[in-house]
Amino acid sequence: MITIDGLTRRYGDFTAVDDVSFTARPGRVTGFLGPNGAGKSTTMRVLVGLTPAGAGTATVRGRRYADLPNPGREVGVLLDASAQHAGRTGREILGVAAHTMGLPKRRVEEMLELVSLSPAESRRRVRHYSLGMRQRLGIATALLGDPDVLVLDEPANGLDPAGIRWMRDLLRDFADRGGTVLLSSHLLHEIEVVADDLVVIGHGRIVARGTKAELLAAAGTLVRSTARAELARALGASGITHTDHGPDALRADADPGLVGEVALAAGIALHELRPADGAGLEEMFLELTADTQREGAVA
Ligand SMILES: Nc1ncnc2c1ncn2[C@@H]1O[C@H](COP(=O)(O)OP(=O)(O)OP(=O)(O)O)[C@@H](O)[C@H]1O
Repeated sequence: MITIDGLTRRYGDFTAVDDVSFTARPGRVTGFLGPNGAGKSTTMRVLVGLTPAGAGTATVRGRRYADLPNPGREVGVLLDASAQHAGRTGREILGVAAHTMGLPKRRVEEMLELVSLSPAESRRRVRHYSLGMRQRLGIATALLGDPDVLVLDEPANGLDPAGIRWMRDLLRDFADRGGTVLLSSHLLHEIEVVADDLVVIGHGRIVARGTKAELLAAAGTLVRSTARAELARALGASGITHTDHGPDALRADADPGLVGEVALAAGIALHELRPADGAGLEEMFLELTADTQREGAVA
């Protein structure tokens, strides 16, 4: 269990993380979503003791990371895959980490196999690794100590589609075996597929949090019709709020059955009618962060 409670972190006058509270629970993948500069990395850095909190706390099973006797055995961390020592080979990096954690050498081989780094690749210096290979090495390092909590900042960065699928399966399996996963990303579709719980942050503040099912249920109904203007009027007359979704569709704040009935009563043909969750977390994410993202923001 990860608990972030009233966490605030300022840099001078600028508040990067502002009174943030959430939990990441065992057996669940918690997706930490937000636009660039929202405060995800800062929150994670405080959690793993790389930067101090200004106020509030960030703990793993009730203890601060700095107070864990052998943190690598309890919390696997991947924050910046490019921060690994470029002059060492992947195998050396894992070997040093295994030694520090008091783990047997065979654990290194097991991890290399798990993340599909070949023997030849593992003997290459990290400066010659692709970004995807660095991510795989970072995951191997995070899993080395067999922790039951994972803290991963944008782990899908640089992975190809097969690598993204591999990562998703690995995290799912880790959580299904009772592990806690906190995963940050701005790759919304990736998070939508893998996360059970979501925490959305914008400008350092939490703007939404809950289970994925709860947050998607709030997304309403996607309805497509060539008579969009008439449909909008009919929905409005029935007291159903709605927003435009592309040239011939609307997202209505009501369930599909009710939207269908309103359309039928108004004699409007529908070309599509379905829960808006297929329209994706993206719409929700953009709505929730509309006043906190850079594009179109008024300075
Ligand atoms: N050491 C620092 N000094 C000053 N400002 C900082 C420092 N670290 C982070 N910030 C600022 O805090 C804000 C939050 O940054 P953070 O890296 O946590 O965002 P993020 O959500 O992880 O973004 P991204 O998705 O782009 O990685 C940004 O405006 C950033 O410039």
